[in-house]
Amino acid sequence: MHVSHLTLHDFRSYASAEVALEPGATAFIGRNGQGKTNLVEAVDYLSRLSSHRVASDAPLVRAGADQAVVRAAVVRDGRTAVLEIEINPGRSNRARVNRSPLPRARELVGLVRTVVFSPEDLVLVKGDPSDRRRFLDDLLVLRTPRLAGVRADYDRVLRQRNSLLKTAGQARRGSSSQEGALATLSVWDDHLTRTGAELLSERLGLVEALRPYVARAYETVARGAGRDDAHLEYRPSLEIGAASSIPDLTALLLAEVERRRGEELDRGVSLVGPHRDDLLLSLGHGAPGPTPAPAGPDAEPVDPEAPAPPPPRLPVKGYASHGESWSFALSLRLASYDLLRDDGDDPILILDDVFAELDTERRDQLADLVAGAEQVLVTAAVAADVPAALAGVRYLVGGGEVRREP
Ligand SMILES: Nc1ncnc2c1ncn2[C@@H]1O[C@H](COP(=O)(O)OP(=O)(O)OP(=O)(O)O)[C@@H](O)[C@H]1O
Repeated sequence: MHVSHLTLHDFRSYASAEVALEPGATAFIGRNGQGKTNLVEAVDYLSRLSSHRVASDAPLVRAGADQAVVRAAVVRDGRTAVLEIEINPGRSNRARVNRSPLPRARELVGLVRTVVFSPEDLVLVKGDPSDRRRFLDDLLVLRTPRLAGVRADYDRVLRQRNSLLKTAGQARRGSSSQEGALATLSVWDDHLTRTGAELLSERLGLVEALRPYVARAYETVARGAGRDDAHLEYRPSLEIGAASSIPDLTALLLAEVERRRGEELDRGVSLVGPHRDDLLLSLGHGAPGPTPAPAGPDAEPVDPEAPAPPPPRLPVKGYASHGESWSFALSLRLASYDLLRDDGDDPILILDDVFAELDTERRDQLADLVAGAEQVLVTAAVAADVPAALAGVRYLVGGGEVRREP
């Protein structure tokens, strides 16, 4: 798929902008702060209804304006659809497809699919578990748009259950009757565990699907790495063994919620569920092995023929070098792209300011890997940073204008 036309009204720094786009590579070049990222952020927003840079919608609306509008003509299998989102911070956003309003804005998700590489990606590796959960959930929703509803339901149930836990906990500490609150809580336990089990089951499936893609991407991106080096493992907030079905996970979550009831009431927050999970990223090379036991009269004789023990696998967070961390973050994005593509649809690739972070060899390597994509949108402050493989259409961005280079 590709975007053939982008229109912005009061989006970020743009009062209005019209940009015609083509398949293949397009680079937006301009000095810092001129609005290059704002353009690609608008395309990404249409894909996920959230930004890769900010958690809330307010910064997306031009200072002084009430609402922003992003409209894009998206070509998929030769047919064009015009997608539009009206961003109304603090109120419901409104979406249209070919001018017809959608009942809910989130029904827009999945109609255009993007994978963004940006300097912020380092948080996937170095950031909090919430950054990795968001990565997984964004990808889940891009692959299966219906899951946007499950994700939103889970967030809503969690908020309501947390506020109930606070009320019930206060009643308990004040020795007033908490029977009513506890009865209501058990209803929310059911909602939380059922929706949570669905989200958890989907995430487990996604990590399984993603694992070989990440291993392959890391081998390609990191110099000297092997196929088995990069590994990812889903870490749930409770022991689930080999369970992966929704009924089994619901039962396990419910039992754990009941077991930790007192602790949850004391702390006033939900302690069990996919909102407490993490994705463990690890690398299996480059680390020193375990310290050998000191030799002594009772020491086992060393067999010189015995194979060396495999190097330990270490978490990326806290252990990996800067270069390894970057390679892992890039691999997660590349793997997402390859997985979506193998699902049967070529997502739009956005490379936002990434080339300045990479040395020439890795720039060219990344460019070669993505050059075959149906559409690649690149931003760079300096034209020379854009590798030759992505030298396509070029726009100069500056002074609030976006001008195509002849
Ligand atoms: N809501 C907003 N209203 C008005 N201006 C905004 C808004 N949000 C961001 N800006 C302005 O947009 C500019 C940043 O644009 P953008 O991030 O696209 O820059 P860029 O060209 O990608 O720069 P860099 O090369 O430094 O990444 C800043 O000057 C910022 O003040």
